[in-house]
Amino acid sequence: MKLLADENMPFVQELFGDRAEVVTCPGRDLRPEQLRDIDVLLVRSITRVDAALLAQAERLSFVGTATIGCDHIDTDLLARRGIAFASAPGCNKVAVGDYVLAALLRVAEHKGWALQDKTLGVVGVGNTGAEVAARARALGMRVLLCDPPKALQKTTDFVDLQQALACDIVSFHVPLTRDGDHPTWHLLNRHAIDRLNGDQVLINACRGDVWDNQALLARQQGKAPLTLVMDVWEHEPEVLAPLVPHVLLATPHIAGYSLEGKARGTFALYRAWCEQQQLGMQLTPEQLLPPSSIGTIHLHEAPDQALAARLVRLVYDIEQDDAAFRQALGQPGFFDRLRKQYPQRRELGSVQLTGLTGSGEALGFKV
Ligand SMILES: NC(=O)c1ccc[n+]([C@@H]2O[C@H](COP(=O)([O-])OP(=O)(O)OC[C@H]3O[C@@H](n4cnc5c(N)ncnc54)[C@H](O)[C@@H]3O)[C@@H](O)[C@H]2O)c1
Ligand SMILES: O=C(O)[C@H](O)[C@H](O)COP(=O)(O)O
Repeated sequence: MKLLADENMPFVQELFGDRAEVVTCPGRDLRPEQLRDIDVLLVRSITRVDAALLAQAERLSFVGTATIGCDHIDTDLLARRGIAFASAPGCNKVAVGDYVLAALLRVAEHKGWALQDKTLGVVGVGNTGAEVAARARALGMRVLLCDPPKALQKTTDFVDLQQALACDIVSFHVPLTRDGDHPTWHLLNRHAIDRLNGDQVLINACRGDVWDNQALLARQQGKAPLTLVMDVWEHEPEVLAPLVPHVLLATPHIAGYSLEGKARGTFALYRAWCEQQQLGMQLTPEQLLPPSSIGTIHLHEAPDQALAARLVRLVYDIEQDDAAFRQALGQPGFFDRLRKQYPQRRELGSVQLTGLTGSGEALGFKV
C-alpha cells in the first residue's frame, strides 16, 4: 500500500506509517505521473484533484483532503471512478474562530471601538461562522446571521445579505461555489462594495474568490476606504499587491493553521481510511499533540475587551502574521513559503484560565 501526502500535512507518518509506505511532496506541483503507483492520496487545498491529475492514477482507491473547503476536488469524478473520498469538516473551525476573534480585537483597537456597541454580520453560518458568532457574542456584540441555504430550513432567525452587509463588521464564512441556488463566487461584488460606508469593516477568512479583489482595490483607492481583514485572496498564491497597503490585517491563508486544526484534519482522513479498510484506529488526536507552552493563567478580574485582547495576543498574535506577510510580499513564492514555514500555533483552548474567568470559555479558552 503506497500513500502520497502533501508535505505540509502533519502526523501522516505517525498515523499511516505502520500500514502504508508514506511519501510526501509539495502539493502545488503534484504531477500525474507521480500518482501511477499510488493507492492513497492525501491533499490540502492547493492541489486540484481533477481528471488531468488522475489520468495515470490507476491504483488509486482513496483520496482525502485534510481541509474543510472542497472546491479543489472533482468529487463527481471520484464517485464515477469508484474512488473513496473524505474531507475534514470542521477540523479547523476553532482556529478560524481564534483568528477572527484576534482580528476583531485588533480592529477595535485600531478604530477605538467598544465592541459591545457594535454589530457583526456573519455570512455563512456553518462550522466556522457559528464559531465566530459565539466568540463575538462573548465580546458582547450583537450578531446577525446570514445563510440563505439554512434560512430555507428556518432553524433560527436569519437576515438577508443586504442586512448583513449593513453591520459594522461583516465576516464571511461561505464555501466557494460557482453555481447552484446560492453561488458565492464574487458574493461581495462591485455593486455590494459600492453600497458600503467608509466606517465598515470586512473580514474574509473563507475563500479569496468570494470577494471581487479588483473592485475592492478601486474602492480602497477612493475617498471612503473600508477597513479590511484578508486571510484569503483571489488567485492565490498570487496576491493583488496594490491592495495590501489598504488592508489592516493581511495574512497568507492561515486562519485555520493551528496545530490542533491540522492534526484534526489529518486524523479525520485517518479515521475515514481506517473505516474504508475496516481497520481499527491505533491513535487518538490528543495523543498527537504536545502540551501547550503557556499552560495556566490565573485571572484576578474577569476579561473585559482590553484584557481579552491581551490574553488572546499571548496565545495568538495576528499582527505577527500580518508583519511577516508585508515583509515577504513581492518575494518569489512568498505566499506558499510563509504557509510552509508557518510557526507552530496553538488554539486558545490549549490555555487554562483560572480565577475570575468570566466569558473566558465562550472566548475559546479552557476554564
Ligand atoms: N482561511 C482558512 O484557513 C479556512 C479554514 C477553514 C475553512 N475555510 C473556508 O471557509 C468555508 C466555510 O467553512 P465552514 O466550516 O464554516 O463550512 P460549512 O460547510 O460548515 O458552512 C458553510 C455555510 O455557508 C452557507 N452558505 C452557502 N452558500 C451561502 C451563501 N450564498 N450565502 C450565505 N451562506 C451560504 C452554508 O449553508 C453553510 O451553512 C470553507 O468552505 C472553506 O472554503 C477557510
Ligand atoms: O478549507 C480549509 O480547511 C482551509 O482553507 C485550508 O485548510 C487551508 O489550508 P491548506 O489546505 O491550503 O493548507
